[in-house]
Amino acid sequence: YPWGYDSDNGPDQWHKNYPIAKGRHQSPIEINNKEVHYDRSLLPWFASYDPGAAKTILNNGKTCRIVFDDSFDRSVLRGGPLPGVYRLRQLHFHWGSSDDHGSEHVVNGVRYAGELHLLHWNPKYSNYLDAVRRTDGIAVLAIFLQVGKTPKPEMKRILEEINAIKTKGKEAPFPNFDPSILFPKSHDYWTYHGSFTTPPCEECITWIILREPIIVSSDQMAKLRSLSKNAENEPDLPLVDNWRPTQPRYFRMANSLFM
Ligand SMILES: NS(=O)(=O)c1ccc(Cc2ccc([N+](=O)[O-])cc2)cc1
Ligand SMILES: [Zn+2]
Repeated sequence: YPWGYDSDNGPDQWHKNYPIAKGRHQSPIEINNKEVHYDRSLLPWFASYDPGAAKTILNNGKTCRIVFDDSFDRSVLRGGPLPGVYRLRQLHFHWGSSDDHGSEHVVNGVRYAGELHLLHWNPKYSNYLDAVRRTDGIAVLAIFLQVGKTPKPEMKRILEEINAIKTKGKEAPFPNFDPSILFPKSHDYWTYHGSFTTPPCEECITWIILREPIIVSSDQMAKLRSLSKNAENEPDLPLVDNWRPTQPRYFRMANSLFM
């Protein structure tokens, strides 16, 4: 029975099929300013994305995902805590059923309305599936979505495409898109070693979490919530609350210095 976010297949049950879900480096976690330690060896991070790498946008019943051509070092993330370049493979979102929750990471008790994840893999491994089995295999850049009055116009294009991928399995072309236009002004970040926040929950992720959220409008969040997790010919089930609660933290956070 496939995993999901409902009471019978949700985060508390995942460990039954994915025992690592009870591991010691699980994500997301709570980030508390008083518990981070400044790591002066951390460097600024840089994204060099080729807009031509963007391919399609799809609803997989769990999130809205945009996939990119990762057959060579075409769109890469580097610097920060990373030992080399990592290839952009996909981006996706997590969101709530209302504006007061939906993010996965929580900052000083604050839950944001949503969280954007840009997933990159380490090309020193032969492919993505090999990378997910390595502790330095994957890097996810996480950006909080905060509801406000002056939304980021760059989000518009993604949300306009939502109508074309309303139900599970629907996909649409999504060409010429450079996701770095979604980035906030500040590149300040926290970083720690963790896991996928969904099954298979592999502990292969270097998380880079931006301190500054991007602003979206309440209508834009409502647009995300208009996605359905069912297929076209099934009863309508809203795709909302696709976030994992924070997990036990057995280790310290590292923070970056101001850029
Ligand atoms: N939310 S998140 O931690 O950024 C995340 C990113 C990607 C995926 C999808 C995924 C797809 C496949 C595998 N895998 O084969 O091990 C692992 C993860 C799941 C979850
Ligand atoms: Zn995610």
